[in-house]
Amino acid sequence: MKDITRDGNPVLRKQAETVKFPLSKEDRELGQNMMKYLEVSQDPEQCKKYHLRAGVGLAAPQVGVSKLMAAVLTPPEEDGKESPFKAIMVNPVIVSNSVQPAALTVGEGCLSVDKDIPGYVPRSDRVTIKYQDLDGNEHKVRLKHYPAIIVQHEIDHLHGTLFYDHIDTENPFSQAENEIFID
Ligand SMILES: CC(C)(C)[C@H](NC(=O)Nc1cc(F)cc(F)c1)C(=O)N(CC(=O)NO)CC1CCCC1
Ligand SMILES: [Zn+2]
Repeated sequence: MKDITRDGNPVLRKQAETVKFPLSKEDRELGQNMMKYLEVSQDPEQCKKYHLRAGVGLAAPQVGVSKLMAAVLTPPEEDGKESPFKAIMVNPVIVSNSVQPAALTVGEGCLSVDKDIPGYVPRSDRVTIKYQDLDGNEHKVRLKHYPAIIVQHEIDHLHGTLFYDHIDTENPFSQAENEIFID
């Protein structure tokens, strides 16, 4: 399994580069390997075997590659409300986002950040994203709640932002006006 770059590695604080089409063989494999990592990490057997934390998203800088590519795999046992979202996103862009803020009740963690950092990470409850798939086809997707949180977390990585950058250090559990909390 790939080793994940940890906080402190400068690649996590860089602005990633646009990916050119047609994809090189290595870029295609990069995307496929990132999705594979998530699939393996969510498989109870394999995640035990490889001592992996079940990953729901991974951005290329986290495997040491400063390119605009990320993989998202929402876990199957969602509470059924949000449709599961599985995508390898190339050059993803948030084209619009709701004013309505949302945060995970339990806060966020990160595959690249080993320590727990408590606090609400205020994000948009709904986002519309555009991205290309590995074949270069354009996709435009509207996401809400948990899948929207994951995608915002991953796109942040592509711009050198980590989840704790958003936590209000003065009052980590401050709540924005009409913020919703996602379990
Ligand atoms: C940091 C880690 C805890 C491994 C987190 N996993 C996670 O939330 N798994 C999970 C959650 C469920 F609700 C049900 C389930 F089956 C598994 C994660 O992959 N990420 C991705 C990451 O670090 N990307 O760079 C952190 C998440 C915090 C909010 C969005 C992504
Ligand atoms: Zn992360």
